[in-house]
Amino acid sequence: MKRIGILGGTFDPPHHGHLIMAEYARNDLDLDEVWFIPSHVPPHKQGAKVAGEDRLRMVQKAVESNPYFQASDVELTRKGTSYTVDTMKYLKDQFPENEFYFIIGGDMVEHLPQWHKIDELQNLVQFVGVKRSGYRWNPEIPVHFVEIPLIEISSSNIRERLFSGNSVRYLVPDSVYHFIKEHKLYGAES
Ligand SMILES: Nc1ncnc2c1ncn2[C@@H]1O[C@H](COP(=O)(O)OP(=O)(O)OP(=O)(O)O)[C@@H](O)[C@H]1O
Ligand SMILES: O=C(O)c1ccc[n+]([C@@H]2O[C@H](COP(=O)([O-])O)[C@@H](O)[C@H]2O)c1
Repeated sequence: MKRIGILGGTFDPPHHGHLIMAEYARNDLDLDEVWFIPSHVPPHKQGAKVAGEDRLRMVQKAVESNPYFQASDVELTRKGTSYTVDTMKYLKDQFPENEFYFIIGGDMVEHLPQWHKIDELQNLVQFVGVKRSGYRWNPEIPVHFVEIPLIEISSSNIRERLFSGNSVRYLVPDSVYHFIKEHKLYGAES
């Protein structure tokens, strides 16, 4: 039996906030691995700005130096809207012996009751929430709380900075920074 953390996201692009939350969750909950899963179409937000293939490549680059982390293409391969319950049903089927911990930013905790088939999902995972601006705990759904330094980094802010010609160096891992520049993503100059 392994304890697996799942960090689902749009990763448009991945940034240091994602890596720090995953590492703190791994540490605090004694997880064996954390799997990063880029969504094909995120359920509750507008579509991603860059293709799934590029987001997966950036996630692979972001996690490659951490032996506990890996990227999974399970949602990109499935296509359609990436409901977490479908992903977790599939993973539980593939790896019935594993225990899954789904890691989210604290800002999402109060919206958990509205997630697709949340009752079913609650039987498949335990939720882990990390501190983020705007977080409020919803007592309806049990969530393990993981204290992390408050990190004011978001993919949307990174996209805005790139679009307006500002630097995003050190907000993202160097490998991701170079990938964005090389592929001129988000309006970035090379
Ligand atoms: N700085 C952060 N601190 C804590 N949680 C975060 C942080 N950034 C992202 N998360 C969480 O990581 C998960 C995946 O996030 P996502 O890929 O959507 O990035 P994002 O920065 O929230 O994107 P956007 O700004 O485009 O909404 C979500 O659960 C989100 O709440
Ligand atoms: O399944 C749902 O109803 C659902 C609703 C909102 C968010 N999620 C998942 O939560 C993760 C983070 O979402 P996001 O929008 O910040 O990329 C990602 O894996 C989403 O698929 C899932």
